[in-house]
Amino acid sequence: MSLNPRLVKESFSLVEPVAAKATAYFYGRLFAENPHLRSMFPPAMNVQRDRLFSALTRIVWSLDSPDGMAAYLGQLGRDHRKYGVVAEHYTAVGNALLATIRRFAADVWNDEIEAAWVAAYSAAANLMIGSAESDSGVSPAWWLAEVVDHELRHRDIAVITLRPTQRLPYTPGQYVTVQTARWPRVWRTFSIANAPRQDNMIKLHVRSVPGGWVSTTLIRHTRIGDTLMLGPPMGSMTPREHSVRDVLCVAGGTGLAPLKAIVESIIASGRRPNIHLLYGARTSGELYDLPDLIRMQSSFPWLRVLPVVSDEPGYEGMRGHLPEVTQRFHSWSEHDVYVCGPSSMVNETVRRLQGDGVPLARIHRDAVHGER
Ligand SMILES: NC(=O)C1=CN([C@@H]2O[C@H](COP(=O)(O)OP(=O)(O)OC[C@H]3O[C@@H](n4cnc5c(N)ncnc54)[C@H](O)[C@@H]3O)[C@@H](O)[C@H]2O)C=CC1
Repeated sequence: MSLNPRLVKESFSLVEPVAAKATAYFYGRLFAENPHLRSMFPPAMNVQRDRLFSALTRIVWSLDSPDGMAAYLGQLGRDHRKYGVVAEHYTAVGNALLATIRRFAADVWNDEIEAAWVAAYSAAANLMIGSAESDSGVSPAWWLAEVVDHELRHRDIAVITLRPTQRLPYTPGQYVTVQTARWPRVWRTFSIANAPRQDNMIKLHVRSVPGGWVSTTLIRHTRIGDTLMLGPPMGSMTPREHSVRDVLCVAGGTGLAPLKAIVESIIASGRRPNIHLLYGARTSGELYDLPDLIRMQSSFPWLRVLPVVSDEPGYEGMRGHLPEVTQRFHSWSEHDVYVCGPSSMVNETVRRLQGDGVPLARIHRDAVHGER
């Protein structure tokens, strides 16, 4: 059976506009046919539904680029170990998925499209199963981590330091999923905000979002000594180690976290690029990490930290929205650029930088963070 990305994409484009209905149908079907699987999922399924669809979208649209797809599915397969997913679950999911696509792309469905979906799903499932199997020999499915520090830097923002009980290898810029004892089976992503350390400690920057179960628990109900669960590190926004270019980082709010890890790792590497870090918040009170960044700047003269505030008219420093602020400087077209923050800010910043001549290949971002 050979892959036919075109047929998969064309039929999937009929499902995309009715994503909410299709994912509800998918889970309804999955649980009706396999009731024992329901307990593997959280009680409230809204975030889960969005995640499934965004993962599916990403897979479908990357069918033409096997390397990117293999890297993504490899991470996804490793990550699914923490849910207790094993090979036979993929058959159940594959059946429900095929039934869903068949139903929502009924207008065009035929044997050829069905064969294309079966081939694509088998390839994806095999990549995930293979990477989970090889990972199981070398790595735990999840990590326990003790909270060793909890600093409330703003009413809604905390910097939390964790000590994983086993070594947690990761690359600067990557993120982990976090589960609290209060909300079993509910995992949310947070970037690791420091480069790897000898003592294995990691920091997370957490903002509580309205209705965010995990983020609110981490801000309001988590104390030193508590234990969290962490999934395996993931993400591809990592530093270009051999690059000789200067660096621009554009950080919106807690999107600072992975960029701070990247900046720390560049400093630790011994390289001396000029680094501009544009650090944006809505109000000056939300520049929760500024004192730390200023300390970094004073010990590494090639780093320039530029705080920017968007929604506080009386603020005396630089004011404005990050995408537009990036255009106030000289051209960044020869820089490596890393962008992280609210997705609308990231998209607009990337669009403007591209318009100003920065090649897309040099702009690094990670589109993963959902509701917290
Ligand atoms: N906590 C973490 O580890 C990580 C968080 N993120 C993401 O970063 C984001 C951070 O959110 P908050 O701290 O609440 O940020 P925020 O809403 O307070 O905004 C931060 C900055 O982005 C600008 N901004 C916001 N929306 C904009 C738009 N539509 N156009 C232009 N500029 C805009 C603001 O002016 C401000 O300068 C979240 O979306 C989160 O998912 C991403 C990676 C890691």
